[in-house]
Amino acid sequence: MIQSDKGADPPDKKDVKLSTATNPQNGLSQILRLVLQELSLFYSRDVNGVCLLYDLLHSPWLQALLKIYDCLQEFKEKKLVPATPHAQVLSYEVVELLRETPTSPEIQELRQMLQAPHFKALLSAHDTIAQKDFEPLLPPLPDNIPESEEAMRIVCLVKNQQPLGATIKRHEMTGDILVARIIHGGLAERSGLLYAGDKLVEVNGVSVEGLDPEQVIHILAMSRGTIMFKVVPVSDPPVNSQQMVYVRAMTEYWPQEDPDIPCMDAGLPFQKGDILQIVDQNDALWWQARKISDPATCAGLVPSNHLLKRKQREFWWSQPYQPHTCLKSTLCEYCNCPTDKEEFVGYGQKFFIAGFRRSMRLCRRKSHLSPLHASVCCTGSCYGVVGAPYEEVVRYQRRPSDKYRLIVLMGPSGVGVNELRRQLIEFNPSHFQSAVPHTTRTKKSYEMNGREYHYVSKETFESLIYSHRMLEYGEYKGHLYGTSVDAVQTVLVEGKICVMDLEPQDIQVVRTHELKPYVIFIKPSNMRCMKQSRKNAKIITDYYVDMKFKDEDLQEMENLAQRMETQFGQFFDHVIVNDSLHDACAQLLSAIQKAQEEPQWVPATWISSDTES
Ligand SMILES: Nc1ncnc2c1ncn2[C@@H]1O[C@H](COP(=O)(O)OP(=O)(O)OP(=O)(O)O)[C@@H](O)[C@H]1O
Repeated sequence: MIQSDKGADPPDKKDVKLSTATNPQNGLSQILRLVLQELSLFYSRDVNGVCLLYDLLHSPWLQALLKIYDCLQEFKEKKLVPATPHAQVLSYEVVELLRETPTSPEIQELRQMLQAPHFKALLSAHDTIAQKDFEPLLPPLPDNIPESEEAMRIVCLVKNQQPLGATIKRHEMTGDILVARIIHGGLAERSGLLYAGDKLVEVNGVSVEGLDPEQVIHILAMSRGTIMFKVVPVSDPPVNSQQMVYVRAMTEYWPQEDPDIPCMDAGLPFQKGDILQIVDQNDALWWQARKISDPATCAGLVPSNHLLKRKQREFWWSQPYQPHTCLKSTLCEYCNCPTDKEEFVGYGQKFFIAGFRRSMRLCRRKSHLSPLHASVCCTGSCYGVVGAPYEEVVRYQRRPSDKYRLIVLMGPSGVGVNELRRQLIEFNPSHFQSAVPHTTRTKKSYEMNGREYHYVSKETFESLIYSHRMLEYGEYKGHLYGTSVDAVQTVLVEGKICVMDLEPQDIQVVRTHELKPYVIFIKPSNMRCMKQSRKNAKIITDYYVDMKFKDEDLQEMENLAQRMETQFGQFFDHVIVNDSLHDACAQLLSAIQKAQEEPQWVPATWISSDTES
């Protein structure tokens, strides 16, 4: 019965032999072959269970498994021959062959392959593994460790180009040298053998008792190759159970200039706008972070939110003179607008585009001198000084059903913000649009309410300001002008991308989860290029007469751009250098597409507000 259908075939010795033919003298396969031969004798006698056993042992999967096992056993014993010398010989022979048949495409191809860097790298990797020279050679552990030193741990680390990734300090009371912190991603952390709080007893056989941390560092710096630490382990190794947090640096930090940092070499310098991954917040004063632009490197020390804020305040008060509104000096430079002239309607446009009144940009620049604006917007303007030094951010990907993100263009006067915005809207007016501004001035005969402006009373305008529904506004010739949140929303609700220009000091007002703005800074290129590209361009002045760019204008633009970047760079999601108008337009289109369709870092509050609502 057991022999029945499946085991019906009589044992065939040839078959058995074939199955082990690749390695006849080999271990398990050989044994299996012999067992099968024995079993075949009983097979014909119909001994109970033999057929089942025979079929089992004869099954291809078992034989394949045993073959793999045998191959691996063989590999373990075998010393692989380096392939590089063979390849060199082959290469030499190929060159010889080519002398005889220089036109042979196959040989040419073979030579190219042998000389290709990736092929050489592959051979070199093979040889490294074949010779098993990838394992660090650790010295044998000392065998004369006294019984009383049971609580000791011997840690051997092989020093390479990277720092060890640990900092040490002296215990204030006992004078012991302790591991102060283990840096994430560093050698010590990856070894899993050293912990913050471990007491250092010896380094490379030298006792550290009574030494200063600097002297221990010196011993370490002098050591080459393997470093052996003898440590008394900390009783409760700290566990980092914190979640990773990502932040945008709203200020810059240079460890080399910070006398308070516990270990300067372990500091992580960063600039405004850098996205940092905070990997450890265990210490209330010093966090560990790495830049997402450089994820492979080990983490570094950065001041905690609390500490950095304190440092900013101290720095602020240590300055000999600070104007009361932190941006006042800069604002005066932005609003270089001397006399009031008549408001000016843009001309030369193929079709009407709202929000392109020259007065809009001019009046906004002037507006920051007005007491009304100062009282409402001071908090935002002072952000750089007293605001949070880190802003928590998350990755945000706009879903196709979501409204488009507001696109904000920003740049020094004359750089081409309006020109680029105009070109963008003209390129695809059904996709890009400006918001229709509000004004308190009376409507002219040729104008239409809701086309050039929304014409409202002063009271209505002011109530919009006080209820924070105005994104930006200013006064011009006794009338108020501005762009409201609702005007922007109207464009977005229509399924279009709203593009607006903004003065940098208004940036905080638009940064809401409602609009999720993507800020693009338009930057002038260097003087030499600007002189060339702006040869025929005209500055739009406060007067009717537009003037050619003078060298001073270009220089002023460059200086202003630098100041804007220094002061507001943390808010810029993208920077475009407007040298060739054609290239700048192409970059603008591509940046806007990415902003709408690819994941971007945005303030975490924008997203949590989404969840709540
Ligand atoms: N890349 C460029 N190459 C040549 N000319 C340019 C370029 N970009 C802008 N211009 C020209 O420079 C002049 C000023 O540009 P635009 O009005 O857009 O500046 P702006 O940044 O909006 O400043 P403002 O608000 O003070 O006018 C315009 O004549 C414009 O056509």
